[in-house]
Amino acid sequence: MSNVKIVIAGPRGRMGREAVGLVMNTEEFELVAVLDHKNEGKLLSEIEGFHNCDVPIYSNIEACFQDVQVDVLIDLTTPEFGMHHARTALQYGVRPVVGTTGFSKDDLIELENLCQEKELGCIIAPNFALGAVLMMKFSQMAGKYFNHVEIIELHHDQKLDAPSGTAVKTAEMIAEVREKVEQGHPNEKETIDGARGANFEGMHIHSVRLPGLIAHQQVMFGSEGQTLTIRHDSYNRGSFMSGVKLAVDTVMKIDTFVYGLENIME
Ligand SMILES: NC(=O)c1ccc[n+]([C@@H]2O[C@H](COP(=O)([O-])OP(=O)(O)OC[C@H]3O[C@@H](n4cnc5c(N)ncnc54)[C@H](O)[C@@H]3O)[C@@H](O)[C@H]2O)c1
Ligand SMILES: O=C(O)C1=N[C@H](C(=O)O)CCC1
Repeated sequence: MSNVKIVIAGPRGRMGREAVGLVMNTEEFELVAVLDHKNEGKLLSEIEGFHNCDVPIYSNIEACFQDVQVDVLIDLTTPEFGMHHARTALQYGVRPVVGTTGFSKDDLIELENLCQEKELGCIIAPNFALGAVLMMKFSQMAGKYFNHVEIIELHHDQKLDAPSGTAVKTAEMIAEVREKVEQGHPNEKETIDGARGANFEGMHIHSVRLPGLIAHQQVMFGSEGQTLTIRHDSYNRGSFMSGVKLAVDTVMKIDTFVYGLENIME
C-alpha cells in the first residue's frame, strides 16, 4: 500500500509542530507540503526546528492542491482559516482531519453536506486525546442519571476560543441523554456578568485560562447527597498525537462526515 500523502496547515503552531513530528516519524505517512500564511515559496527545512523537512510551504491552498498530490489535510490553525481549508480540501478531493476548534453548527452542517456530495471522509475532532474522548463518553453515561451538570474547562491563556471545542462537544453529548432542566435557583442573579458561565440547554460551562495549563476538563454532576467528578488532563501536546494518527488512518477508509473521535474509537 502506498503512503498517505499529507499536508499540514499551521505547521509552526503548538499543535502543528507536534503533528509534523508525528507525520515525519510514521512510516506509512508522507508529509508532502505545508500551508502557512508566512514563508511562501520556502522549504519547511529552512525554518528553525524543521531541519529534515524538505517540503514546500504554500500560502495559497488552491495552488498547493493544484501542484501536489494530497490524500489528507491536517488542519491546526484558526476557526476562520480551518473552515476555508476544510471546504477547499473537500472541493479538491482531499480528506480533511481537523483539530481546529471554534466551528459553528452551520460550519459543521456545510462540511457534512460537502462530504456527502463529494463522497469523501472528513473528521472533525474537538479533542484528539483519547483520554479526553473517554472523559466525554463517561460524562455522557453519567448525564443519563444526573441532570445537574457543570463543565469546567481549563486551558492555556493563548487559546482563542471559549468555551473550548471539547466543552461544547461534551455538553452536546450529555444533552442527547440528559433530562432537560434549568439548573440553579430560578431566581438566581449574576451580580457580576458571566459569574454562572455559559448556558448550554440549562447546563453551565466555565472557561479558565491560565499560563502553565495545557488542556484540562472537569465535568461535575450533583444530586441529593452526592457529586461525581470526571476529569481529564493533557500535560503536553504529545497527548493528542495518537488521536491524530487514528483520525488519519480512519479518514482514508470512510466516505462520511465524522464529528468527534468517539464515533471512530472501537
Ligand atoms: N483537537 C485537538 O485535540 C486540539 C488540541 C490542541 C489545539 N487544538 C486547536 O487547534 C488549533 C491550533 O492550536 P495551537 O495551540 O496549535 O495554536 P497556535 O496559535 O500555536 O497555532 C496556529 C497556527 O496556525 C497558523 N495559521 C494561522 N492562519 C493560518 C493560515 N491562514 N494558513 C496556515 N496557517 C495559519 C499560525 O501561524 C499558527 O502557527 C486551535 O483551534 C486549537 O483550539 C485542538
Ligand atoms: O490548546 C487548545 O486550544 C485545545 N483546544 C481543544 C478544545 O478547544 O477543546 C482541545 C485541546 C486543546
